[in-house]
Amino acid sequence: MGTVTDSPAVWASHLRKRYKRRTAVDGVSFTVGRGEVLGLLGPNGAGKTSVIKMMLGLVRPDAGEVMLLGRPHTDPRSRERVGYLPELFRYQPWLSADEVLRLHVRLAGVTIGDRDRRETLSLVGLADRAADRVGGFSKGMQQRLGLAVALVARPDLVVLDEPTSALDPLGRADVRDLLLSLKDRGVAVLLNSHLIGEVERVCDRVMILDHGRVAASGTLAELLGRRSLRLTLSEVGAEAAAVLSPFTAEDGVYTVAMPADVPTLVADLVGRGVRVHAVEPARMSLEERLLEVLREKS
Ligand SMILES: Nc1ncnc2c1ncn2[C@@H]1O[C@H](COP(=O)(O)OP(=O)(O)OP(=O)(O)O)[C@@H](O)[C@H]1O
Repeated sequence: MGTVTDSPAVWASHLRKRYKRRTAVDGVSFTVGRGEVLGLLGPNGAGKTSVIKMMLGLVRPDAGEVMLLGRPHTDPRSRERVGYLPELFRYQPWLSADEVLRLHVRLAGVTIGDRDRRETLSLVGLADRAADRVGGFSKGMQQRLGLAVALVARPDLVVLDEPTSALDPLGRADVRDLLLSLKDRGVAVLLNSHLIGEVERVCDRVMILDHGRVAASGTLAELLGRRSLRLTLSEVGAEAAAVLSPFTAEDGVYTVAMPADVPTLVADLVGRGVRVHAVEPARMSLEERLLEVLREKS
């Protein structure tokens, strides 16, 4: 039997939830390892937020089990080391940013000093707004404060439901860096985001939900397949085509499995009279894969 610290950050098994006659989540199982970033993708209404809420004990599952950081999620201690940024939230508009953090630190029952609170606000780009009332914050600033609330108690697991929906491009890039630094510190992250590029850049693994079920899941390499090489060529004779085999070609762009040695392949082609206009690595994007998975299922 493993100890609490070597168990995964999240272990969820066969979660199920119905709202009246509508099945929102239908047998979803997954794990998030320590220090791993799991991305949750799927169309509107797929059940992503429902999974998160059940996981955190905010909605009671009809069936299924969850362990958070080695403890059943029904045990209040399981949530002590969990930071959560909800999808829709509003803080007390009369409080300052620092007071909101203070309140959440008190609710979490942990001791976090003034310096740590200041550092957390500066981490999310709100250092100079600590004393300002939240009621006067823009949507993006509220979202940054939400992130600070999720991070202030130094959690081992962070659950972020659409953390960047209101952020400008610079803010999104900041959050990406923040997620990567959490990962470096061994913090596990569950990220629900419609921003596929963001998920592709920071996540170790991705779970795609559709109609309440897991439509696909795996590492990016597993989901996106092997990398390939795209060559824009002309004057490709039969001999050169044999060197490229097997390939797919469209309008002079040849796609082959990534060779062990790209310069040798290019030299070989040139030696056979081929004109090489461009050579670039290629892989299906996560967006293409997501659409493919959702179309297969519908
Ligand atoms: N409190 C509720 N009462 C009734 N139905 C609900 C409730 N919460 C969620 N649902 C339904 O459950 C399904 C899944 O909703 P959920 O919010 O989990 O989806 P989502 O994948 O997070 O969607 P989005 O990307 O739009 O945020 C939807 O059909 C939704 O209408």
